[in-house]
Amino acid sequence: MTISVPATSANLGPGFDSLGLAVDLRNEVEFHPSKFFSVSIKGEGENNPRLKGNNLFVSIFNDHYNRLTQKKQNFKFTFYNQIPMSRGLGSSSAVIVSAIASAHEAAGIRVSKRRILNHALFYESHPDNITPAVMGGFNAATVEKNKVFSQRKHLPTYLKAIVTIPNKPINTLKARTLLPKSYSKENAIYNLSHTALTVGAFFNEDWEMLKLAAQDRFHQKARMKVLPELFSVQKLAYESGALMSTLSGSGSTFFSMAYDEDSAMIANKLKQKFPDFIVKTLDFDNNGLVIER
Ligand SMILES: Nc1ncnc2c1ncn2[C@@H]1O[C@H](COP(=O)(O)OP(=O)(O)OP(=O)(O)O)[C@@H](O)[C@H]1O
Ligand SMILES: N[C@@H](CCO)C(=O)O
Repeated sequence: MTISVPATSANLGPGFDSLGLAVDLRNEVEFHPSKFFSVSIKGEGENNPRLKGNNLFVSIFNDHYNRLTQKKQNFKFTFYNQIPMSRGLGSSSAVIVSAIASAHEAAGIRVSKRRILNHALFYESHPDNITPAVMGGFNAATVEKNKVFSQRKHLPTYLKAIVTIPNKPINTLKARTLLPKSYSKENAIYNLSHTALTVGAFFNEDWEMLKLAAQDRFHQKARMKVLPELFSVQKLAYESGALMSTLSGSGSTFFSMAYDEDSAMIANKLKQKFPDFIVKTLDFDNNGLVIER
């Protein structure tokens, strides 16, 4: 049994806690019942001893497995992690979604993606990462009465994501404390109208509109000040032909989108100017959570 979940880039500029999309960089987990509990990690986090014990995946898996079966059973888990942690690429959402899906599979209970998404809300209250993690593609989402309501758009193969991943992690909970407690009416209207335009641009495939639409006054500036090189990453990405370039989630990664034919040149310029950062060119993911039985 293998379960995999893609990385996600949330906010997409103005759509704070509302917009997100999935990219083709996956965390995968294999598991089977075993006499003893064990965790083996390959890839991201393999040298982190904290993840070998009762990590976020294991505690969510146990919560659900115990609730569903009323049984105690040990499992052997093997993780193949590609999503860097605390870099704004939805590593926590991927873990939450894969743990909930794995527990249901282990208990022999088939459950819809929508159900898994609603369970995920318990662990991450904003839906902008968990929704594309489950559904794939571009998603606009909100929460009403503990349920996610979302609209999804398939992303074309002629677009690529270029992610610039700094060597410094940013913890989401900490990054949320950097934000103002309230916003002026003018800035609220600014973000509302730009979010609406961003959603329209994705649904109408009006990619040239995104550079203007994806501007934000809610969170990016305050967070980018923590790592000021990010202002130069954004400037260079736009000068090199990116269609949009936004802080990914709460950072530290910067997400840029470009036409396939421009993506190698943009990535090369970013690599040259920021040799300490990892620059990856990725396809978009339209599958979300994948369960291979
Ligand atoms: N592969 C993993 N295995 C176990 N726990 C993980 C894994 N990946 C992430 N986590 C947990 O999630 C935390 C990171 O969550 P955080 O929300 O800060 O970052 P992120 O999800 O990568 O970023 P963002 O939400 O901005 O996209 C880690 O400190 C760890 O507790
Ligand atoms: N919308 C979230 C995404 C990161 O999890 C934030 O910006 O804090």
